Amino acid sequence: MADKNSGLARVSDLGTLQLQPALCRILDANLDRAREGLRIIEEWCRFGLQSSPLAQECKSMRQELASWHAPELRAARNTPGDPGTDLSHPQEEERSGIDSLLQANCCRVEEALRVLEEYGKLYHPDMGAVFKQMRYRVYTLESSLMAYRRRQLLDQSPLYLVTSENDKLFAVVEAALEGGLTLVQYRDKNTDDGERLRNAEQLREICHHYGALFIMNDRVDLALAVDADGVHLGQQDMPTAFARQLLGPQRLIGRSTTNPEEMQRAIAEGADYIGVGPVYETPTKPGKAPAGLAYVRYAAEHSSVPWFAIGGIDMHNLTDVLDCGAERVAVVRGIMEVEQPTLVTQYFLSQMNRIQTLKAVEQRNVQSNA
Ligand SMILES: Cc1ncc(COP(=O)(O)OP(=O)(O)O)c(N)n1
Ligand SMILES: Cc1ncsc1CCOP(=O)(O)O
Ligand SMILES: [Mg+2]
Repeated sequence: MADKNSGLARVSDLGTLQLQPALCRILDANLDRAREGLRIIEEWCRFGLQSSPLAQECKSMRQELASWHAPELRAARNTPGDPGTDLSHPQEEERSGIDSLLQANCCRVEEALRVLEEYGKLYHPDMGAVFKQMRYRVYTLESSLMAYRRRQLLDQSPLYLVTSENDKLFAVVEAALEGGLTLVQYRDKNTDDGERLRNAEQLREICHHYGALFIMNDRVDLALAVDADGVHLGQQDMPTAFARQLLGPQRLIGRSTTNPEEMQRAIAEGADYIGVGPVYETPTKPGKAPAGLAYVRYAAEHSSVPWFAIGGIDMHNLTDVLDCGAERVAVVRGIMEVEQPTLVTQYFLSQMNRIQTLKAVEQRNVQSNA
């Protein structure tokens, strides 16, 4: 700390002695603020994402902040005289979910680091550069967090609702989210872009409010414009490499596949998940030949990324599809056109959960008999 302490002398050199305690208080408060924010993020990395690299990155920044928190800075603290202690923003009282909590704390850390960067220059010659560099580390952490969170949520989503044009679009989607849905794709082939953008924004809001992922069908530009969690592309849509270039590493890219060759290509190109189907003939994709249950069995054996059986799946044939090894399904009419979307969503989820539990028990029995 010798070199860091020597910086304190520079404050006196400025000749603004009455400013010195204020400067120390600013640095003290923002070192605390940045460490607290990082601690909140670290807890999620550790217990929520179970990612030791991300938790370690938070810890390493906290430790670096602590090494700058010299006793003379702490000694300048004057909590009773600080008019800012009882100022809180309404959004602090109300967070809509983990995503908004993480985002708010990343912002809080970034702001604190910006303050440390600017005021720190008056305190120690190295402080500006150190905290500028740390701010960039937090930006990278924020991107990784979002990427991690999206992939984790995708992995944990057994049911995918693909929307259709519907007078009660928002109400149906919200009802399904009430039932526990965590993945929604906005699919709309006929509406003009202006209305599509407005619909997509509203759907994203609703999905994020419920902690669900929001994916845009077909259009990378609209996905970016509305800050969607990703895009779903068909065989005729933009190649994955271009989509990835535009969307960056943190957003999801899904690709439709109808046969093994398309599956292998989609995976090799870096799709985060794939659609597998149509399993059955469906009026939602008129004229499209079904790939059948044989392709579902192939996917169960060969897909190395999360995959969703899609096409003609409803409450009546769900177990046939699950019996062929599907662990995830995507539906349009199966939820968009039912009377009670919440109940149907719960039914889908409970069936899938039941089959997964049975499979896990069977596997455990096989292992214990081996
Ligand atoms: C999950 C999922 N799987 C497949 C599709 C079909 O996509 P695509 O082949 O591009 O056809 P359209 O949906 O654009 O008509 C999908 N949308 N979602
Ligand atoms: C979009 C899509 N891609 C393959 S099948 C399909 C439509 C599925 O719709 P439904 O669930 O109503 O049969
Ligand atoms: Mg498409």
